[in-house]
Amino acid sequence: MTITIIGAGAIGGLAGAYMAKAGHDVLLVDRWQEHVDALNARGLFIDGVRGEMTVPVRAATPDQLTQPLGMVLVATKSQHAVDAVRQVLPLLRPDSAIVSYQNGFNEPDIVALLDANGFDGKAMVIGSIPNYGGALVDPGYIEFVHEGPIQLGEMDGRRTPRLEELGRQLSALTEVQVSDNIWGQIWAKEVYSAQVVFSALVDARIRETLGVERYARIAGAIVREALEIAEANGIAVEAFDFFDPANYRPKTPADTRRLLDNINHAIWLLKKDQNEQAHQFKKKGSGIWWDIVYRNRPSEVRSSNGKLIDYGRRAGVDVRLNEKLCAMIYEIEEGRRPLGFHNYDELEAYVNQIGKALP
Ligand SMILES: NC(=O)C1=CN([C@@H]2O[C@H](COP(=O)(O)OP(=O)(O)OC[C@H]3O[C@@H](n4cnc5c(N)ncnc54)[C@H](OP(=O)(O)O)[C@@H]3O)[C@@H](O)[C@H]2O)C=CC1
Ligand SMILES: CC(C)(CO)C(=O)C(=O)O
Repeated sequence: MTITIIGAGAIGGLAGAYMAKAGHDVLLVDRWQEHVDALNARGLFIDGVRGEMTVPVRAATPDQLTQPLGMVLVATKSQHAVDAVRQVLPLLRPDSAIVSYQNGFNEPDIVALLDANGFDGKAMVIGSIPNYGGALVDPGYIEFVHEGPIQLGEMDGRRTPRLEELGRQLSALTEVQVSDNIWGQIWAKEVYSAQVVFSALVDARIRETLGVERYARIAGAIVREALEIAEANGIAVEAFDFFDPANYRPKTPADTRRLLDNINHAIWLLKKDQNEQAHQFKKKGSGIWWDIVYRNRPSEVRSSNGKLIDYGRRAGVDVRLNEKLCAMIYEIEEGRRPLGFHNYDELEAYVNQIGKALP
């Protein structure tokens, strides 16, 4: 089975390199010409949590694809996922599989695109959430930032041969957890990620933002609201290693303590494999921080937390905290607001003003 990965960045690049190294047939596709050229000329150089290595890979730009595609992993940022599938529509067959290999709520949009083009979208789309982390630093160079599993599942929860085979190949990179409720996993990552968005209001390490109790309390209130949005949409939000939704409905100060411990545990998980003596990590914050601060471009917040807010509005939920958070991120992206701890002061005042502080 040839696996085509569209988006050879941190997530797609690491998956492709480890699968190729294990002898699987992988083609990395990216629209960044210099990156594709570097991959073909020198292979993918990876440093970070597992040390340094260079893996020979095959890479192409989208316009170079000519063969019909079987298993396709879409590992672009969320806002580019549907267009990434659209560009390969002429190469798809009824038995092709499209894996939405990213954060965000893209599966229904990809299904709709496929349906509109004469395919059976529901039969073709596989859901997933990658929970390892990295950063595309330069052409041909990815930093592996933290370990974590991959969640994978058919949208209808069935165990299928194609899922087993994909899981087997991806396990060359990391643990693969096959889920019978992948939509609940996808929601869980988005609910959890409200605090990741929060951490990007400041140009600082995660431990200086979510690691500070005063700030973690604001983040916790934002995640609690995100969880209310999920529940109002009838979603059974799953736990995963960074996150247990059971901790995000605090009624007492003791409940809040458990919630803050969950946030600290997530930070510990994100850091536990890092050896700062062995490697100076370039990616100090989240992927959202990386796009805003390092790559100086809009993050995927509009397409991730922004969509969560839309789900909330449609269900009649109070989404004021997430709205305020996103508005602040959009102002930062548009150059109308500086990054900094003053953003936390403003958000904390707003949390108190609208009566959403944690007990
Ligand atoms: N990085 C991380 O640590 C984690 C990321 N994720 C999720 O994984 C997803 C991918 O993130 P990440 O790997 O960081 O993203 P990157 O920005 O590192 O890589 C995405 C790559 O896809 C390219 N691309 C975009 N559109 C197309 C297209 N139509 N055809 C071909 N290539 C395209 C991008 O090019 P261009 O730059 O031109 O847009 C870019 O090179 C996101 O949803 C993210 O939230 C999940 C867990 C952790
Ligand atoms: C959850 C986290 C921080 C894990 O890498 C992430 O998804 C990101 O870096 O964007």
